[in-house]
Amino acid sequence: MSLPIEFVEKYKNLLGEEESSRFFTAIDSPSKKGFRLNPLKNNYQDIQYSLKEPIEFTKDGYYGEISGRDSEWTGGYVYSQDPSAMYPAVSLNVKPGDKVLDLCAAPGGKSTALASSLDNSGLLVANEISKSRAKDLRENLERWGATNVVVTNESPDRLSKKLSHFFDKILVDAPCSGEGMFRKDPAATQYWSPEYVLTCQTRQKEILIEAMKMLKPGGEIVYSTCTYSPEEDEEIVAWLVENYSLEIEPLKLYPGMSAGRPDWSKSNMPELKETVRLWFQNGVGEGQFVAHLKNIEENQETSTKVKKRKNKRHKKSTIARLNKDEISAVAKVLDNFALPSSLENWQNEVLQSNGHVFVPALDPGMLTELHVLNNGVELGLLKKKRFEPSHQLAEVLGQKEQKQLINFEDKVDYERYIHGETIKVDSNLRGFVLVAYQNHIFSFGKIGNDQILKNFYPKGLRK
Ligand SMILES: C[S@@+](CC[C@H](N)C(=O)[O-])C[C@H]1O[C@@H](n2cnc3c(N)ncnc32)[C@H](O)[C@@H]1O
Repeated sequence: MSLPIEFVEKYKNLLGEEESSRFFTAIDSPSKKGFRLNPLKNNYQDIQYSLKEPIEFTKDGYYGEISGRDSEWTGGYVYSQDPSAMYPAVSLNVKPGDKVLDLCAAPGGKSTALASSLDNSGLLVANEISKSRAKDLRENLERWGATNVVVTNESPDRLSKKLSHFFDKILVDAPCSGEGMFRKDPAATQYWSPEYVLTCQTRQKEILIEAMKMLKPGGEIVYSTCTYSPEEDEEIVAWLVENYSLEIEPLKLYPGMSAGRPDWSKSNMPELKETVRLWFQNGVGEGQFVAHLKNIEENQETSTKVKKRKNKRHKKSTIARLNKDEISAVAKVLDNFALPSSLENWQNEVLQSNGHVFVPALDPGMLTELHVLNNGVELGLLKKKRFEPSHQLAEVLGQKEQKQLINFEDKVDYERYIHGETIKVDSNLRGFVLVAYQNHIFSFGKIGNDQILKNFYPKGLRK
């Protein structure tokens, strides 16, 4: 691979002759592929891919390659992810009930992992600044089928104005110079220059300043990049410790991981060795840097602005409760399916906005003026007195064993369905049904008396 000369010189200096030679050889060797399973789904290990090579530091990560055409993927059972990139979400140590923010979240590799750890309890706000990437993030999280996720398309500063000192745990998987991606994506070398590294550093600080405004006293933050440059890694962590009441929490070093390098930061802060580097040449996956920090401030003033604004804005919004008839129209469809326990009380929580019926993960009054792509679970659309369930609900219902289900036996039927075709079925079921292949639920469909399964797989997702 052709690498920028200044890059080669820099890493020869930092790593020394022998290690840099291993590093440059590894850049020219094949990438390692990995995927993660989704423990939220029913019988989630029932998949066609081999689970013989688990990734040691993860709960549900494996080496191997998956295909985006398979029902494992359309049904949200698997997510393709670089093995090294699995460590940041693991490092945040999320527990059910936590309020978690993934500030730079698209396409959602780490958000899906955080949602798995939350197990439908607590909250995940997955934010992405780019509009097109936020759309991918929403789709990936939709497939994952968690019930407690908010997806926003915002800049960190707009988000921090609304959600001041709100989160227990924050992941900042920052945009970076991407040196750790050179092997997988050689085109990334074209953007690299020493100046670009410093531009990234400035942006990382700007993002972290906003992240810190959203962290609760006692909260935890994981900062990660997919670059090796000390300016964006150890230097940034040293800057955080120098400017905030943060302490570095030691991360465990698993085989193939290396300690951070205090000597590569101007501060020479010894605790930097508790951060983690994953190098190409050490065999886990692509390049990654991870640091885990804890806010040791005890009594930070928490903002009350959110609460004050809540009621005022709520009145103006188009969000409303459902009347009795509307609730029964929704219940008529939902009663045919087994709901995950987090949705069992949907009737008490459900709201609608322009006919879109949803069970919010977070009070919509807290999110006014933000670009919200998803808040909790969209159950479906009320059309006069009829109710049409949403695609997201199908993915959520994949958490449970279902009876109102068409499970294709023939792969050809599955392929035709994700292409958008209707299918003739031999079934006594009528009305809305879930559609699966190899028991991986991936869509709704609707059967009429003619036994034709009408296609409800969203047009934008068809293949
Ligand atoms: C390393 S990627 C995130 C990968 C993601 N966490 C995952 O695991 O799938 C960094 C993200 O930060 C976003 N980004 C770029 N500039 C930003 C900024 N100024 N503030 C916040 N996010 C930014 C990029 O659009 C990109 O999606």
